[in-house]
Amino acid sequence: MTLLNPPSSDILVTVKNMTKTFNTGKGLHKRQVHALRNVSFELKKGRALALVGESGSGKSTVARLLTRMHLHNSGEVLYRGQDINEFNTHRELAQYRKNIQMIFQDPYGSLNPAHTIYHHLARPLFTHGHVKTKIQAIEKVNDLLRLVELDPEATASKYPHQLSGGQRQRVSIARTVAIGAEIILADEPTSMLDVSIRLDILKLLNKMKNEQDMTFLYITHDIATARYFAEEIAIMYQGQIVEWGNTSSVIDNPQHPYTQLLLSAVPNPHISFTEAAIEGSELLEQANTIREKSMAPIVETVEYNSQHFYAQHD
Ligand SMILES: Nc1ncnc2c1ncn2[C@@H]1O[C@H](COP(=O)(O)OP(=O)(O)OP(=O)(O)O)[C@@H](O)[C@H]1O
Repeated sequence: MTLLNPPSSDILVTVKNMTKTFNTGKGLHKRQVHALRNVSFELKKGRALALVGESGSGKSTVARLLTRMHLHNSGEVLYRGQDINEFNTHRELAQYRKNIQMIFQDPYGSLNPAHTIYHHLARPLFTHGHVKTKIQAIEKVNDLLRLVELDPEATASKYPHQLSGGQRQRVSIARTVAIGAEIILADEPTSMLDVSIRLDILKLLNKMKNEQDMTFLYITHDIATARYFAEEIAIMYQGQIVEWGNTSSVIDNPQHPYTQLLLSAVPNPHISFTEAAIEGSELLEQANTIREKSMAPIVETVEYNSQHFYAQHD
């Protein structure tokens, strides 16, 4: 796949022909899972790339390879032009991992129930040398909480279980700022939240992008939120990126049959991200669930449209 733009200082991460195969099972049950094949994309400073695809298409594997939780089998991942496989010392790897942080579906899983919100934010501030004294830490933690639109007085002394899901996700976002990350890998960050809260969290992520110049890989199966948040979109299908480009262009003029299939399940992918669009994305989720249950094969024809889709699954 050819890259969209020539390399420039705006490009923080370049992924070229990344491939990942997992070996599973033992003896006669040994088999290979080709999770990613020749995946290529770029992450640009202060912008978001949405990685959209159905369950099992390889989205989370991309994120795990970027954090070096797993190693890719072939291809290249360059961070500011440097191959991430060359970060060999503990210091180099720690520095890289500081810069590239993940936000998960379930913020509760990444917060320690035994510690207060103050502790979650103050600890990385001390660890990464952003503050030296307790007074500085309290001030900075309060700033971070205000940045993510939480009331410091009402939040800092609480424990994760005392917050709502949306508030916990705000703390996770504040934590990435406390660490000093420049790239956020957001893996379905709103999918476990109430529909009414999703838009608020997306707005906050947008604010981080626009005001803090943060860079995002936004993993989702929801085209409506991708359209709202991401300047570029990459459509994944069975471990491959089948289409990658400017979000509006891909949505307005999808080239690949699978992209056309995804879009056919969204009532109106062209409207801006409103409550109505969230409802649309829910419909897409329902459609995906129906299809997953029936294990129906993807029909690779351009004529495939929503009528066919629903008729097959009635
Ligand atoms: N550690 C692993 N060992 C074996 N197979 C794996 C492993 N991690 C992922 N896979 C397989 O790789 C493929 C891609 O999985 P991945 O989790 O990346 O998909 P996904 O698009 O993120 O799905 P979802 O939206 O459900 O999270 C799947 O077939 C999955 O079973």
